[in-house]
Amino acid sequence: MTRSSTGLHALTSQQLTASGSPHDRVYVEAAPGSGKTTVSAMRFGMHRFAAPADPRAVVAVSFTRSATEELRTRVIRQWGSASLRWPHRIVTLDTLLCDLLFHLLNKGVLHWPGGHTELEVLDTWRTTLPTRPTRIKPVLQVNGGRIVMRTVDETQTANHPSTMDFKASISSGTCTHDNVREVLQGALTAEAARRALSSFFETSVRSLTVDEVFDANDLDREIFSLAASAPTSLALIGDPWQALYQFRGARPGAMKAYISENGFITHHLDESFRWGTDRQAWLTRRLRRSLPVKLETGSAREADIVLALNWKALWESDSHVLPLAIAPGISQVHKAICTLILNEIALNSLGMQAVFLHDALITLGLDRESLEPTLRPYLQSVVADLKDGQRPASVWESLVPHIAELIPGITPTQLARRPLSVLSRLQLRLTTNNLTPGLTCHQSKGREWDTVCVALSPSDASALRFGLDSDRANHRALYVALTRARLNTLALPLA
Ligand SMILES: Nc1ncnc2c1ncn2[C@@H]1O[C@H](COP(=O)(O)OP(=O)(O)OP(=O)(O)O)[C@@H](O)[C@H]1O
Repeated sequence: MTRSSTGLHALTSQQLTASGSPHDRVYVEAAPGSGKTTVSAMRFGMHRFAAPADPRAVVAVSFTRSATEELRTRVIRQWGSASLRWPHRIVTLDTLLCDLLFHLLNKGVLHWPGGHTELEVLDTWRTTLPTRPTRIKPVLQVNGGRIVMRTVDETQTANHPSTMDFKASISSGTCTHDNVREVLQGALTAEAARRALSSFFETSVRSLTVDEVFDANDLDREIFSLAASAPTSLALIGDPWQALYQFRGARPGAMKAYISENGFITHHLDESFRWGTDRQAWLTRRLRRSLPVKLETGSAREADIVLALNWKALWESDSHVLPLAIAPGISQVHKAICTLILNEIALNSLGMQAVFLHDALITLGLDRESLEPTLRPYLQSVVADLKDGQRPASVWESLVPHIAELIPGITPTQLARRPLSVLSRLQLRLTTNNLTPGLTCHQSKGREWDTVCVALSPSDASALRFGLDSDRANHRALYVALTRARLNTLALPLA
C-alpha cells in the first residue's frame, strides 16, 4: 500500500463523516487500522479551529502515554503546532483526572492533608517508596470536604508502602494516580463536587475526544457523563475487541451499555488501511468473527517485533528476542539497575530505549542528564564484560561499589543479592547476533510493524484453534498482538 511520506492522506467518506459529525454525543467504532487515531486527530483539528473566539479548550485524551504521544504527533503533522496552544491539549486520561482534582482543591471543595492545591503525582509508589507484600493498603478517602488517610484490608496480598511512609508522602503533597482516582471516586458521591466538576467542563472544555474508550472504568464513565451533561461535545472512539485495561477496572460490556443507553450517534469505520497483504486482512476478519485460525510458525529473526502476553514469556521465548523490560521477580532497586543495563544493550543493538527507563531513573533518584556523565561509563563496562564472557556474579560485584558511591541512599548491603538470572539472560543476548525487540501485547497497542511474531503458549494456541472470545481479557490481548502486522503475522510457539 502506498502512503505519502508525511503520513497525510485523503480520508474516506466514513472517516470524514465520523470526524465532522455535528452531534454532541458521538461514538465511533472501528476495527484495527481503520483510522481511530486518524479520526481523533481530524476531529481535534476541526473543533480546534472551528471557533477561534471561544476561550474553552478542545481536549483529546487516550489511556497510555504512547497512544497520547502518537495522537499529538499526528495532530501537529496535520494541523501544525499552533493547534496545541494552551488551553487546547492532548493528554492522558490520568492527566485530565489530575486537572479535575486540582480544580476541586483550588475551589476549596476538597482539602488535601497539609492544604496543598498542587501535587506531585506518581505512576506508582514503587518508584519512590519501599513497598512490601501485604494485604493492608493505605488509601485516601473523602470525608465531607476533607481528604483523609485510611488503611483498607484487601482480600489479596500486593506490594504497598508502609502507612508511615504513605502519610509522610501524602502530607508533603505527593501521591499516585490511584490516589487521585480514590479521591475523585469519593468526591463524586457529594453534590458540591459534582456541581464543581460540571461547571469545570461547562466553562473550560468545549470538546472532548476520548480515544480507546473501551479501556475506561466506572470512574472514567462518570467523568464522561459529567462532560456530556455540560455543553461539551463528546466523542468516544474505540474498538471493544481492543480493551486491555481490565486490571484497572475497564469493563468493555459496561461501556457498550453506556453508549447505547445515552443517545450516542454511532459511526462505523470498516475499511482497514493497515493490511498490505490479503492474508492479514483475512486473519483479522476471522479473528473478529471468532473463527479458528492457523498461523504460520516462524522465528524471532524473521520478524520486526516479537509480542507476548507478558515480559517473562518473552525472556523465556528465544535468545534472539531482546525484551525491552526486565521481568518481575527482583527488588525494585535491582530491577532499576538491570533496566539501565538493558537500556545500554537495547540502544547499542536496536537503537531503542528500555520501556521503563523513566521509572528506573525515578527509583534511583537520577535524571537523564546526571546518568550520562556519572553512571553510564560503568554501565558500558558491564555490557562489555558480559559480552566478553565474564561471570555475571563478578560483573555485578564490580558494579556495586560504583552504584553505592554515585547514588545517594543506596548501600552495598542493599545490593548484596545478585540478580544472576537477569544478568545471564542479558549475557545470552549479547552473544547473539540480529536481535529482535520484544514487547508485551499491551505495549504494542496502537502500533504497527511489517512482520510480527507472536509468542503463543499452548493455551493461546488452543484459543486460536477454537476462535477468540471478545469477552475474555487474554483473548483481547492476543487479538491486539495478532492485528499489528502490515504484511505477515507469525507464531512463535512457547513450551
Ligand atoms: N484514509 C486513509 N488512507 C490511507 N491510509 C490511511 C487512511 N486512514 C488511515 N490510514 C493509515 O492507516 C494506518 C492505521 O490508521 P490508524 O492508526 O489511524 O488506525 P487505528 O484504528 O487507530 O489503528 P489501531 O486499531 O491499531 O489502533 C496508519 O498508518 C494511517 O496513516
